[in-house]
Amino acid sequence: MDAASNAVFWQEKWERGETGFHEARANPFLTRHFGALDLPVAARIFVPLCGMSQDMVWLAGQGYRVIGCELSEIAVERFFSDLGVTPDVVQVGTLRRFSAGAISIFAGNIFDLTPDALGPVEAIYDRAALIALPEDLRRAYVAHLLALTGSVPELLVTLAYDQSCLKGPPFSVDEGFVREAYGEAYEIRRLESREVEGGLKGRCPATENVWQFSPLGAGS
Ligand SMILES: C[S@@+](CC[C@H](N)C(=O)[O-])C[C@H]1O[C@@H](n2cnc3c(N)ncnc32)[C@H](O)[C@@H]1O
Repeated sequence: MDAASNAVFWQEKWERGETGFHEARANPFLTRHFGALDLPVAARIFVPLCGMSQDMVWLAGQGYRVIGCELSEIAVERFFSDLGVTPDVVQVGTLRRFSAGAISIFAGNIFDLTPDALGPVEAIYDRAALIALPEDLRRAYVAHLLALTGSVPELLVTLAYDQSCLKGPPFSVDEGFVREAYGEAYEIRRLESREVEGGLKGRCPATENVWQFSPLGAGS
């Protein structure tokens, strides 16, 4: 799937309200493990492909500043209206930035986001972003992410299963991919591994993995 078809696929998902990936509460892997990144107070956290995730609310509640990027304006508008706030909206290149309090979200394609528009960030949180993309786009995403942020600490949640069992998304991302794609920039540590109860979509045995990335050379 190319970048344009991927964008259409996700826009249509939001238009049809097919958002089974959305969680009503902050993700337990996030709340359990984000502290491992040991970030300064008020650090700026980038949340790529953020949907309308409650994880951003949790991060802001911890005192961080949050910058998301999400293709669908339906998701971004719903996120802020569910919070009961009216965001300021400014055009930034081809994207629109919605901001209220400690949370800003760029509505648009992440591949159109530039380092200048994003500004410096101290960390990345990726849940259901890397695994939302098919393999060719996934590689482009990793390269773009590194170009956007430099190698800053990251917490990544992945899912591994037999890809022949389901077409995806979510796509299976195994340890080999994680190490190959990120290993030149980061020291990689698995923090947790857990079977998906009842299998993925009730059908395929699957394991969720939580990874901590530390920039190579930092603190050593
Ligand atoms: C599986 S959802 C996960 C959303 C969120 N991370 C969560 O945990 O609920 C993947 C999201 O990525 C968005 N997305 C897909 N491709 C994108 C792109 N190229 N740029 C920005 N967002 C994109 C989709 O619209 C969708 O909301």
